[in-house]
Amino acid sequence: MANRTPLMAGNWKMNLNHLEAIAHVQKLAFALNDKDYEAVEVAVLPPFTDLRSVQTLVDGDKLKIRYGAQDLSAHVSGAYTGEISGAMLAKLNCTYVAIGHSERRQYHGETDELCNAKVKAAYLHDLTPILCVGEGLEVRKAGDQVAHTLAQVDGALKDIPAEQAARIVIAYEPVWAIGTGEVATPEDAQEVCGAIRGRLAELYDRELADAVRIQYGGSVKSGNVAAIMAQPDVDGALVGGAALDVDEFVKIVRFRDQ
Ligand SMILES: O=C(CO)COP(=O)(O)O
Repeated sequence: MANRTPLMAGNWKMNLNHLEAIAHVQKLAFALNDKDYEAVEVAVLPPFTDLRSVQTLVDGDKLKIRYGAQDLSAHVSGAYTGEISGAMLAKLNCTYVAIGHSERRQYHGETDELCNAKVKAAYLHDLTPILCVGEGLEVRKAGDQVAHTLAQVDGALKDIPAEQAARIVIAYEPVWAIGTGEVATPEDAQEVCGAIRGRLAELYDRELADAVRIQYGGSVKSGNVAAIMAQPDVDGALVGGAALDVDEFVKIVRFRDQ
């Protein structure tokens, strides 16, 4: 099995202004040490308006924390009021960009087709997509979680060449577990994350599938992270609420100690 460095990423959603972001990242950087960074990659996904401040802090203090955005435009530039381009994010030295988060799909009608266009826009500027997929409660109750999630993967990766897909991060986030306190069981997480890796092997090849990191997201906390990370196909967590508390997020980064 490939040696995949776990990625612990905090999706702040619409929380923390740029001043709060500075305080948060400073506190996080102070708490983390070289041993943490050797074992785990740590990233934050703040709101757009925080990114310049986070960049200045990370560059100025040479921090090992990576950062990225929660979304990007599918378009390159032009008359798209309110949108943020991949070029703008790349200029801010973002490493990551989340694409197709369930809240974007749910509240902004984002389709697999749009996610596919956004994945292409991200690669155009060397950003690493964190592609978010996962089923809602009805689909889960019907037992169709694997088929539903794999269809999202297929749609988002349409026409994406292997050299680009090899760098993607996929976050399996069952919608019923997001912000509900109801975490998927480790077996639930493994079932779908394993199926995603299998689909990557079908779409590309086994070597690529073994190299891609697949995260779990949905009510991850210090108390449940270790069991989820113990699953063979789970390579990190995309953390919402618990990432807003620095102490809690540090414990998640140190999942091996929990
Ligand atoms: O949506 C999520 C991360 O992208 C998960 O959110 P919670 O950790 O708050 O459930």
